[in-house]
Amino acid sequence: MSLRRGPLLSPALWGLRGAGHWRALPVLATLVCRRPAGWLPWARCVCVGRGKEWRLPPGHDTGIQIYNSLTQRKDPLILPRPEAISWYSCGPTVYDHAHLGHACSYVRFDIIRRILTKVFGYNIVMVMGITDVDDKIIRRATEMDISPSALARLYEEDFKLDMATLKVLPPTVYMRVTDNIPHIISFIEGIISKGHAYSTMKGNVYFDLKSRGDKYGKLIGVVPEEGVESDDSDKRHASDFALWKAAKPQEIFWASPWGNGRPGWHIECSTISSLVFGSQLDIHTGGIDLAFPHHENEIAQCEVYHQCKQWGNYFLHSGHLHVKGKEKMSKSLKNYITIKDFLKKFSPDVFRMFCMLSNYRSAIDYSDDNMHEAKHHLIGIASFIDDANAYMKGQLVCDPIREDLLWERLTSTKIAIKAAFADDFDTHRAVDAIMDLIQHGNRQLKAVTKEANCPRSPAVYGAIVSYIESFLDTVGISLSSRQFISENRSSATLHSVVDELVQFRSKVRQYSLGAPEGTGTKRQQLLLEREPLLQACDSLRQNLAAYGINIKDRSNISTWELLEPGTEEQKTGK
Ligand SMILES: Nc1ncnc2c1ncn2[C@@H]1O[C@H](COP(=O)(O)OP(=O)(O)OP(=O)(O)O)[C@@H](O)[C@H]1O
Ligand SMILES: [Zn+2]
Repeated sequence: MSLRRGPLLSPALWGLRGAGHWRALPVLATLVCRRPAGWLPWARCVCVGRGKEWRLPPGHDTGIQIYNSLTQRKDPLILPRPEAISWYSCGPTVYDHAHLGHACSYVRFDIIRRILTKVFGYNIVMVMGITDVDDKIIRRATEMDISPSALARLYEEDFKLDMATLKVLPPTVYMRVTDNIPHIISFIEGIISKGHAYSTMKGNVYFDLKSRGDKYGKLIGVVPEEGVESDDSDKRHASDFALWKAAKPQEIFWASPWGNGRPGWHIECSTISSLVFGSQLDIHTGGIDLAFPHHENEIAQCEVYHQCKQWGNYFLHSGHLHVKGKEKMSKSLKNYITIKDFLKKFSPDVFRMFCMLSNYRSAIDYSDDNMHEAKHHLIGIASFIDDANAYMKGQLVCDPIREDLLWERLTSTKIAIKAAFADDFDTHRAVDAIMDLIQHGNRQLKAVTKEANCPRSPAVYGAIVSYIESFLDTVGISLSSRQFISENRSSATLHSVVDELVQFRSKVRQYSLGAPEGTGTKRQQLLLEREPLLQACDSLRQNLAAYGINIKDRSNISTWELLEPGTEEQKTGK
């Protein structure tokens, strides 16, 4: 960034600059530009007003309002080609296991993608760039004493597996940086030939930010001014950013017209996106930390390369997953939970519902309580579906249903949900509408009738269940396995449940085996009456063996143990 260093600029903030922490600054810059001029004591910048130059693209109006970071407001989503939406998504930097923060961004955008496809019927062509060479990858590979490419492949596969487990649809194509080096080099050459970049004696290439004038800052709303650069820098201006980095000793490199080196960070996404979509992009997505400088610089690069006024039409940024209300979950803060660890406790559907319970733009807090809240929503939905199915099959009987009210409620829910989705993909409002429908459905099912042969209304319940199931399917949630109930129940809880069950059985058995009072025929009759209880105890023992629970009866005391999977007792239930 190029905020000019003012006299009172905090050294701590300034120090973030060189360490690649510019991603922390959009929020600060946002605050800066909302304050009256001169308010900021620590830096100077010029507010140009975001979106001043944004143009509504010509084309097909989808009827969807979409929050556009370029304008900081909801804009109508207009598509130049209604047949397909071009979407570029910044992918992961693959140097370690993905954490829940990453999952949060990709799941939220996956939900939006599914809504656009399934509710509004658009074809989406999504390209995701994989950053498989950068400082963090090189550093970690050196620590692990393996090549950067081996490390990157390992974690790229790991990322894809995690995404598949979370049911995030894969992009139409993944594109790696290292597979596209010649394209990146020719993209940089294009920028140099148009007079917006320069190479240096040291073999670096920088984007000349001054050449962009006040067109820079479309996202962040700030025009850069001069900054201060360290003495050994070969940049013309402190605000210029690297397109090509000369190789340091022992570093991985590729040959280029400027010497051996590797691409800068932002140029990879501009090149990859342009390779597939050319000079026009409908939607660009990433976490909010990517808005500046990453996306801002991507815009500068693409608009000078393509010589166009507006390369990307809509920039969508997802809010961060926070921990304890304030910190972004991140590797560097060491406050992260890997996706794999999370899935030992909760199911992918719980995480998806958690994501649905907020707008994709807002920051959300990770906590077990929030996950349980999401789980309770799923349990509520599943239990309604079970009851409605039982009612349809005639297993649950209740007073006559006010069918007309339910049909009306179903119609208004469908309308409300479509409207919520069209209003910047408001998933929270959509879930509220579903829960409201369920509440109405449940209210009538609860009234158990005393009347025999009372009139029934199974069709309306069938229609509600089928709508709810298609809603869940749209957003990528599946209740069929009820995975969210069983998988996340801790083994400690299950252990206690089996304990209780075995103790209860033991008491029933003791009673049934005990000598009944009385003599003769009366005693015989009492013994006969207890027979079914003993049979029930036996069949419970056999049935539980099939689940790997071995109940051992010694005299009138019973204990239990877990059988190894696949043992003969488990298979036969003996
Ligand atoms: N805590 C978070 N909440 C939401 N999105 C996040 C979070 N952390 C990373 N992301 C998003 O995940 C995507 C991939 O990020 P990337 O691989 O660059 O990780 P990163 O931001 O460097 O993570 P870390 O800081 O943990 O290393 C980006 O769109 C980024 O904005
Ligand atoms: Zn990117």
